[in-house]
Amino acid sequence: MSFDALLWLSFGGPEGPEDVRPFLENVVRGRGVPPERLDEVEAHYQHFGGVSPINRLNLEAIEAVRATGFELPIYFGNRNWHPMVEDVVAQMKADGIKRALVFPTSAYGGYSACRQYDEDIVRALQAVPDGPELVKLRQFFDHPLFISSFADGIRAAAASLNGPYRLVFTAHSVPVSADKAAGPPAEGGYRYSRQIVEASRLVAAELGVTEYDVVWQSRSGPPQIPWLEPDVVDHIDALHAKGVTGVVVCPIGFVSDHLEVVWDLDTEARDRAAELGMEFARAATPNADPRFAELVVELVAEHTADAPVRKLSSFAVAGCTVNGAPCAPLCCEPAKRPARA
Ligand SMILES: CC1=C(CCC(=O)O)c2cc3nc(cc4[nH]c(cc5[nH]c(cc1n2)c(C)c5CCC(=O)O)c(CCC(=O)O)c4C)C(CCC(=O)O)=C3C
Ligand SMILES: [Fe+2]
Repeated sequence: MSFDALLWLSFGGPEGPEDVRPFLENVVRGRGVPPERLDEVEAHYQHFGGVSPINRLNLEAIEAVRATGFELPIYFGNRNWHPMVEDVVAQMKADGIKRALVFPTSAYGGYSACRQYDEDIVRALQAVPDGPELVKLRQFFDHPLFISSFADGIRAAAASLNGPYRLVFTAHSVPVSADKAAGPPAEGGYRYSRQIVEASRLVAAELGVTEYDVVWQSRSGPPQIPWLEPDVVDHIDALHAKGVTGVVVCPIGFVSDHLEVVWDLDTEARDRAAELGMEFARAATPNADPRFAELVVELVAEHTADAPVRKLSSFAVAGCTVNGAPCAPLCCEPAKRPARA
C-alpha cells in the first residue's frame, strides 16, 4: 500500500522551567496521581533546568532515519507537549497528506505503552476533520535489531566495570490492574510485563547471560494501589545484601535516554549503588544507534514493500491500528482509575 508520510509519535517533555507543571498536568490529567508525587517529579525536571532531553533525542533519531535515505517526509508530534500531535496532524492535512504510517516511540503492548498512543491518534483526528488516514506500526519489542542494540549497550556498559556484575533489566512500572488488562482478554492479560520479560530473555540469550533480573522503575500513583515491583533502587539494596558487588542496569522498557532514564537510573540508582560501594553502569538505549533507524525503516517496509516481519518471540504481532481503533477487541483497555481524592 502507498503512504505519503511517517508520523513519529512520542511522549513529549518540557523545554524550560515554566513548561514543567503544565506538561505534568497534561501527563496525569484526571488520573489520581497525588500532588506530592507531581512536586517530586517537578523537582527532577527542574534539576535539569526544566528541560527533558526527550524532544532532542526524538529529533536525533528522526535524523538518523532520514540519513538512511528514507523517502517519505517525517513529521514529529507528541502526546503531552509541543509539538502536540493535534497540531502536527493539522499541518499534515494542510500539506496534502492523505495516508500516513505512525511510529510510536514505545516497543511494547499495554495501555500506557500502546493503547494510549491510539487514543492520541483518535484525539488528533477528532481535532482535524478529514485529516489523513493514520496507520500505526506494530509493537517491536522482539525485533532482532531492537534486541541486538540493547545487547551491545550491555556489552559496552559491562566493559566499563572492573569486577563481576549482576545484569538488571528495568522498565517503567504500571499499575498491576493495567498490566492485567494488557493485551486481548483471550491472551490472559499481563502482555506488557510478559513482553518486558521476553525482551530481557532475548537480550540475555544474545549475550549468553543466564542469571539476570527484571525489575521496575518510576512508579507513580497513590501508594495504596499496587504497581509492578520490585523497584530498581530497592533491588540494588537487595543485591547488595546478597553480596553482589557490581550491577549493569539495562532500561529495556525505553527507546531513548529521556528523563526517566537520566533521573531514576543515572541519578537515583547510581547514587544508591555508590552509597553501597557497588560498581554501577547503565546500558545505552537504542535511540542514536543506526540499527534503531534501520528498524523503523524495516517496520515501514512491512507496509510499503511487503518486507518480512522479523521477530524473535512467539508473541502474536500486535499494535498495528487504523485511525486509532483498537488492534483487537478490548485490547489493552485503560484501567478503571479511582477518582481523585
Ligand atoms: C509504560 C510507560 C512508559 C513506557 C512507554 C512509553 O515510552 O510511552 C512511560 C514512558 C514515559 N513516561 C514519562 C514521564 C512520565 N510518566 C508519568 C506517569 C506515568 N507513566 C506511566 C507509564 C509509562 N510511562 C504510568 C502508568 C504513569 C502514571 C500516570 C498515567 O497513567 O499517565 C509521569 C507523571 C509523573 C509521575 O511520574 O508520577 C511522567 C512525567 C516519559 C517522558 C520522560 C521525559 O520527559 O523525558 C516517558 C517516555
Ligand atoms: Fe511514564
